[in-house]
Amino acid sequence: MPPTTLVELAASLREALDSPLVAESKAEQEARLDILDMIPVLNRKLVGEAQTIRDMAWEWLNVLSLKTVIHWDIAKQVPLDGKISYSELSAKCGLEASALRRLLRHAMTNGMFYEPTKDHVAHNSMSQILVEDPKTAAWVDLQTETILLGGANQCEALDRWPGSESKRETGVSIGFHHPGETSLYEEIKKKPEKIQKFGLAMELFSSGEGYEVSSLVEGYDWGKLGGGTVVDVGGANGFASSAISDAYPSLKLVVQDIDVTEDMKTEHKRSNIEFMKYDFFTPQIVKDADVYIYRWIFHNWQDEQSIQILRAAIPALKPGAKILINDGCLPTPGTGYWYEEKASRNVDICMMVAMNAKEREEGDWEALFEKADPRFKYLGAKRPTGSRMMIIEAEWEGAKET
Ligand SMILES: C[S@@+](CC[C@H](N)C(=O)[O-])C[C@H]1O[C@@H](n2cnc3c(N)ncnc32)[C@H](O)[C@@H]1O
Repeated sequence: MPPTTLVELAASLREALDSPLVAESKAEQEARLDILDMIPVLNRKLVGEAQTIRDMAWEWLNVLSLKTVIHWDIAKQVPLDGKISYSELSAKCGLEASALRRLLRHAMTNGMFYEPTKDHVAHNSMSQILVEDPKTAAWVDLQTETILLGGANQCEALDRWPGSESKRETGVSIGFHHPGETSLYEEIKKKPEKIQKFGLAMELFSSGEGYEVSSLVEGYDWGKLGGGTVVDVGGANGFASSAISDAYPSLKLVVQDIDVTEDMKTEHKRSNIEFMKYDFFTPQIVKDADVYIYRWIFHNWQDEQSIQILRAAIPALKPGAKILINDGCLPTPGTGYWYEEKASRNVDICMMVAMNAKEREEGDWEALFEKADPRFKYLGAKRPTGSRMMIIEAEWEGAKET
């Protein structure tokens, strides 16, 4: 019998939480998303809608206590195999002891750290992630130390510059006290450790749940290209190209990026991958390739610049060449799983705050190709199973430019 009273429901949930709840089969993965969808509904029913609104307005406090842990590098000062008193921890990290204790106790209400004995802190499995996984730590740093500055000033930015497509007219520029004069990348580039963390955070984001590069490898018929040439435009350190190359070693791949460092070249080195410095706003320099991939490029740019990027490819395109965009795609509101939609909308707003950029809906892609040049024939968009990214394809029907 399914539970019908709150007492029965509490007992069966408690029992369920004792098992690992691992989703392996497709049915289990769907059940997992189903349950995730129910959690906010359950919460609203249990606390009431008015209280839910009040709690939402307090969500910044969760970010504050998380930010504290990163700002004072607290996770690294707590021993992995023991405990530490608040006063010792305070001396090590530099945050005054009473504030430290209050903020960490708040973090504990979110499942991070615990107190094994009074006034002592120890790691649990969640806080340990911030020590053992530099990418997650870098992600928290980017969001809470940098982009959050933009979030706090976003309403002012929208009042000052309604409809702006400039990367400098953002909440971030106000947060950095140079309103309208600085962009997120320009601020990050001022500090080498922030550049490194930004790279790590992007790697985490680009390969996290729903964003796995495997969906690009498995979601397109690369085999039909035989020994053809694929250009990975804005391909960063080539991690997507190396995954494609591992599955289809006869392909020739070219990874292009505005910044190509020696480190980037070595991490995903393959004999069939060439790295090349190239600005995607200038005419494409690799001519007559079969496919030009743009993975996570266009969500960084508004339509005007996105059209410029597409047009810059044209001088290199042979008839039949394909443009393959692998990017996020916003669902119709309230259609798919809540957890999935929430993730996509979080990215969309984060892009607005960070650089006046945006996620797009399926129809937007076709319109973008049409505006860039009517000789692009839109072939369609598909979302590989389990992916939050779409593979969008267009074919060049124009003549080869000489
Ligand atoms: C969001 S990242 C995407 C990286 C990678 N394609 C992926 O799937 O994660 C955007 C990339 O575009 C590069 N980029 C930015 N402006 C560029 C430009 N004008 N020309 C070429 N690459 C550029 C950045 O250096 C960065 O590697």
